[in-house]
Amino acid sequence: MTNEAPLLEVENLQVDFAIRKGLMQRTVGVVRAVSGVSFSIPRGTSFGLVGESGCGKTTVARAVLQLVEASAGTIRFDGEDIAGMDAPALQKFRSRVQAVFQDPFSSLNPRMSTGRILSEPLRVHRLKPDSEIKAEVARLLDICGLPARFADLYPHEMSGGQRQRVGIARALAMNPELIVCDEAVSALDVSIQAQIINLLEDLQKELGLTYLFIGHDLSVVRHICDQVGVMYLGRMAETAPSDPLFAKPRHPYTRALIDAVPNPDPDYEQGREIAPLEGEVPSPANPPSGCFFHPRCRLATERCRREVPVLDPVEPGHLAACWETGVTVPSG
Ligand SMILES: Nc1ncnc2c1ncn2[C@@H]1O[C@H](COP(=O)(O)OP(=O)(O)OP(=O)(O)O)[C@@H](O)[C@H]1O
Repeated sequence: MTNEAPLLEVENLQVDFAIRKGLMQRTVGVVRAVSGVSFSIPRGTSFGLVGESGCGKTTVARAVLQLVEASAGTIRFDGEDIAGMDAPALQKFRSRVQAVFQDPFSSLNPRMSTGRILSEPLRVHRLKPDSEIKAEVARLLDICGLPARFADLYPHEMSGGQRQRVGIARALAMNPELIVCDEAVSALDVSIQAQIINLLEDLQKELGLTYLFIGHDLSVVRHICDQVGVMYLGRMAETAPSDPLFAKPRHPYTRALIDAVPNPDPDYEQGREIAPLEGEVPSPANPPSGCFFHPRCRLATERCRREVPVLDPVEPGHLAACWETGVTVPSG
């Protein structure tokens, strides 16, 4: 961990999508996929976003990558609001921020060899003179744990783990500072996942990388992330450093997510019993009133049905949006 100013700051981010219907694609409503989400990532650290499918994690990642437009809020990179960047600054931003996605098979062009996949960004962005490109491709493969001969292979000739290493090498070709890993290890076998996680950790140490890590496997997120944000229906339910969040979760939703998987952690604080997570996450097009989680929460009171809880500190650096466990901290 470093004490520098954050590399990425997301403040009150909101992303709305229009719901369109019919031949004329008329707008008939709005889905608020992300609402009032704030977090920051110090340089050289990892921030994990977790939550069930549809809670808005990928939309946050896409907003950071400038693939969807923020409807409100601010995203600052290295102190600069990305909404106010001019074309050259935006181009620079796009190289400083790279992404690694879940399925490298669909994000790697099947008709390109690994060598070409890795050399294209170097050439297009003039990062290396032609004479140095071959050596740079070999270096990128090497730091991602692949021998130079992989430059001649095509995506279908590699295993899933090898393809993900190429996906990471392609992101590194741009010499980025922030890498958005959107479910980057979710599609891999457990043993391969561990290898890719180790690789991401080694690269972080060697290159000082910062990660925004989107995942649904809590043990993976806990392992790799310094800070974690738990999202529910587009809102941040809880955010804290990894250890206290997993050992002493404050939001009933976080507790329910953690309780849903076996937890061997001896420090895990057993709390008031929370109903297991049942049913689907409600549609963000028609969310419940008050606290969005109240229909699935055993601790919900009348206030939870009426009022949206504020994301308040329960301990320094540990925030929870819950009328019941966030503000009134239950004793251990
Ligand atoms: N382009 C879009 N148009 C309309 N709705 C969208 C669009 N993209 C996402 N959504 C909706 O926004 C909500 C959040 O989706 P998002 O993909 O960000 O969730 P997620 O937590 O990343 O889920 P998953 O883990 O399944 O990817 C969902 O209800 C989704 O249907």
